[in-house]
Amino acid sequence: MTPAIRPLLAGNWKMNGTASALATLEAIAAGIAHLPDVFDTLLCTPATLVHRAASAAKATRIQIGGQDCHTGQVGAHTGDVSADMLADCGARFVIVGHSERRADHAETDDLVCRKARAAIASGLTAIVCIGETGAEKAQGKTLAVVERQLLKSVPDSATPRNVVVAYEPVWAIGTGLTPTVKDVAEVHRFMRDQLSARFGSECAGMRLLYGGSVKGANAHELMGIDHVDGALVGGASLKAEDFLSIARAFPALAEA
Ligand SMILES: O=C[C@H](O)COP(=O)(O)O
Repeated sequence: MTPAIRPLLAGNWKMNGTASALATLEAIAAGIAHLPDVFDTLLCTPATLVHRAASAAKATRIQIGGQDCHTGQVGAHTGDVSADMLADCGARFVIVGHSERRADHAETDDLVCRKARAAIASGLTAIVCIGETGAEKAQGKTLAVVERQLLKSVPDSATPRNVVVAYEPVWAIGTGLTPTVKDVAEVHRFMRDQLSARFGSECAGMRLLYGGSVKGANAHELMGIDHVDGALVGGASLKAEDFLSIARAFPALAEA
């Protein structure tokens, strides 16, 4: 982790969860309440749950986020949800550019950047996701992909308050595979350097998350890497005990 940066543990429920999942949120909140208050905790629920989740999380340390937003705030876009709508429901964050949306909906870096700008305009923090595919990694293109996606997906108006960057190698998502510690360290150092070169000291405090098969068994090792300021967790955020086993790695590292 990076000294002086408050870490963020974020769960992404993806397309999972109906009203009964609020019991999971409550169990996570109860577990987090027993840990030192030295890191932030976020659950990005399906849009249909954001309002109820935000109400359920009100008196807890859990913050609520969405998983996507439109580039505009109102208009004739059947089925879409705007950042303003998420904020109105109680969301504080929204994920943009997750690799599943880039793949399923052909989202480009430019579109992701415009979504991030819409999120910022609504007062949300945008979690901008980037990461190489397995084929790109095999071709030695990891840093080139990360450089391009960072440059094109992160808006010029980014600050540590309104943007979080999540490095999620596509091949590590939901597979049980993770990059080596050396590889994660190289990418996160690279991201920090790129952001510093572009934004100067303004962005020194921007949180850089790692995502991709994070679980209790590897959380301490992955979160202990320099410039890894938290995690974006998919599968292991769906069960309270799995998520809390990751959360338990945070206090010692955040306080170190
Ligand atoms: O947004 C979360 C990532 O896609 C990671 O998912 P995962 O923890 O199931 O690998």
